[in-house]
Amino acid sequence: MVTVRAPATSANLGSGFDVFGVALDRPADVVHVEKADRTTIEVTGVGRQYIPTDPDRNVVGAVAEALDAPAHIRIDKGVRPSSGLGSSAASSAAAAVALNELYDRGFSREELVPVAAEGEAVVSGEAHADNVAPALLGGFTVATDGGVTAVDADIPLVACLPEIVVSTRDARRVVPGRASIEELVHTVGKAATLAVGMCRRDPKLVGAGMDDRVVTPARAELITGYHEVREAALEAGAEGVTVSGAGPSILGVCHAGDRTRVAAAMLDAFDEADVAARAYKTRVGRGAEVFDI
Ligand SMILES: Nc1ncnc2c1ncn2[C@@H]1O[C@H](COP(=O)(O)OP(=O)(O)OP(=O)(O)O)[C@@H](O)[C@H]1O
Ligand SMILES: N[C@@H](CCO)C(=O)O
Repeated sequence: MVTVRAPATSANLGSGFDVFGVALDRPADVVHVEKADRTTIEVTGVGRQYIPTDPDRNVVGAVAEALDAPAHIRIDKGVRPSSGLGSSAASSAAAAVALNELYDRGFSREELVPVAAEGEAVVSGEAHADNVAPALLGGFTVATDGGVTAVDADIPLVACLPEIVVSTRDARRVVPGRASIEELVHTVGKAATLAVGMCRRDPKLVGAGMDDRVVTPARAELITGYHEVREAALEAGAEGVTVSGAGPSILGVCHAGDRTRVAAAMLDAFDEADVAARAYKTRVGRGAEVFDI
């Protein structure tokens, strides 16, 4: 048996739609795999009632198929599905690493990115890699058609998860089909600022770059209380706030000493909007880890 822990992730970071991602040091999924003649799946943990065990509909089934590695796969969910915290990607990445190890396939972490992205295609119709890349490699990642670049970054974060469900498939439907040249110039400037901030481990620069005028405003409408929660977090000391992935989680970047205050302000603002929520005080963390063979 092989056991792998893969972290939650936050994609987009405002200006890097479908490109940027970060690994969070918590929460995480844990996946256990054992060789079998055909793939079977068992799910425990957070939101298990919403996750199919049919290998054709669970992301790990697509990963097992892509690696030609049939197994009994047990997923212990720590990342709630449809959270905007890369729930499906955590399972895909953990399964890819575990099955690669179990069957001794010899793929590198970079080579496993497109394999794990096959799982994402099962849930959203597109094999986008911006969650699976940080779940596999850790740190801050830039996923493009040409491959993935990963940078170690130590940035304090708060991820606030409301009890609202937004599926990636639905959130992709509201993304505008076009952007103006002004919006493009604005986004490039913000994305470059954010990337430099990650390399310098500077929360202020990362926060300044965590902004876009095209995708985030459309998606904010799907999250009750978004604007109030964002304002509250900024007032409490966050350097930047945006929708995490496809939502409904909201991600704040801040200085380490401000995380408790920022988390409390976000929870209070959701409460004012009559939305129950929980906050993870976290930071940019490591990628998937094999911890039992
Ligand atoms: N192993 C799995 N873990 C989580 N969700 C899964 C899994 N397999 C299939 N799913 C399905 O995927 C959907 C959740 O994926 P979705 O991409 O919508 O959310 P997310 O991964 O939390 O979001 P995001 O990618 O925005 O961070 C649910 O419909 C769920 O049933
Ligand atoms: N980049 C993707 C991440 C969610 O899986 C999106 O925002 O739709």
